[in-house]
Amino acid sequence: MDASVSVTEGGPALKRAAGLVREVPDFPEPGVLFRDIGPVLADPDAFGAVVHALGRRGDFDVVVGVEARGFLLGAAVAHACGTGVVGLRKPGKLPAVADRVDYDLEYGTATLELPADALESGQRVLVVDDVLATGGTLGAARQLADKAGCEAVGAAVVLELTALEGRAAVPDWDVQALFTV
Ligand SMILES: O=P(O)(O)OC[C@H]1O[C@H](OP(=O)(O)OP(=O)(O)O)[C@H](O)[C@@H]1O
Ligand SMILES: Nc1ncnc2[nH]cnc12
Repeated sequence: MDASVSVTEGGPALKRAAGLVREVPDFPEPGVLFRDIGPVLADPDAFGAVVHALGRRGDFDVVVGVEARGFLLGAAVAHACGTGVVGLRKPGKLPAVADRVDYDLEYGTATLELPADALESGQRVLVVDDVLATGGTLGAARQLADKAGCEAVGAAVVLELTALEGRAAVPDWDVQALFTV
C-alpha cells in the first residue's frame, strides 16, 4: 500500500481509504508508477466514503463517467445523488456516436466517444473519473460536454498525480481530488 497518498479533506473513513491505494511499478509499461484504486472500490466502507465525497457538490443534473474505472465510480455517484449517468467510451464500443475527441495520456494517446442522444443541451454535467494524471482525459470529457451544449460544472476524481500537472489541461475548471500524491 502507498503511504505517500494525502487526503485533501474529510474524516477517518476517507483517510483509511487513501491508505488502500496500491502502487504498481512499471505498469502498464516500464517507468510508469501505476496507482491502483481497485482496493478502495473493493472495500465497502472506503467505497461508500469515496462515492459520498465525489458527489457532495450537488450542483449537477447528470454524471459523465469515463471508461473504465470512471464507470464504476460515476454510476455509484449518480445513483447516490439521484441523477442519471452517461459513459464516455473508448472507440468501437458504441452503436451510435454523437462526437469524439482524441487526447494524450501519460502512456500514449486515446480517443473518447460520446453516445448519441445521451446528453441534452443545457444540462449541468459533473465528470467523474478515478485518476487525474496529465489531464488529457478530463480535457476530452469537458470538450465533449461543451460541444453537446452542456455546462460542464467540474470534475471529481479520487486521486490526483500532482507531478503531472493535469490541472493545467483544464484551466478555469473546478476539479475536486479527494487524494493527492
Ligand atoms: O489525466 P490523464 O493523463 O488523462 O490520465 C487519467 C486517465 O488514465 C487512466 O485511464 P486509462 O486511459 O489508462 O484507461 P482505463 O481506465 O480503461 O484503464 C485513468 O483511469 C484516467 O481515466
Ligand atoms: N500513473 C497512473 N496511475 C494510475 N492511473 C493513471 N492514469 C494515468 N497515469 C496513471
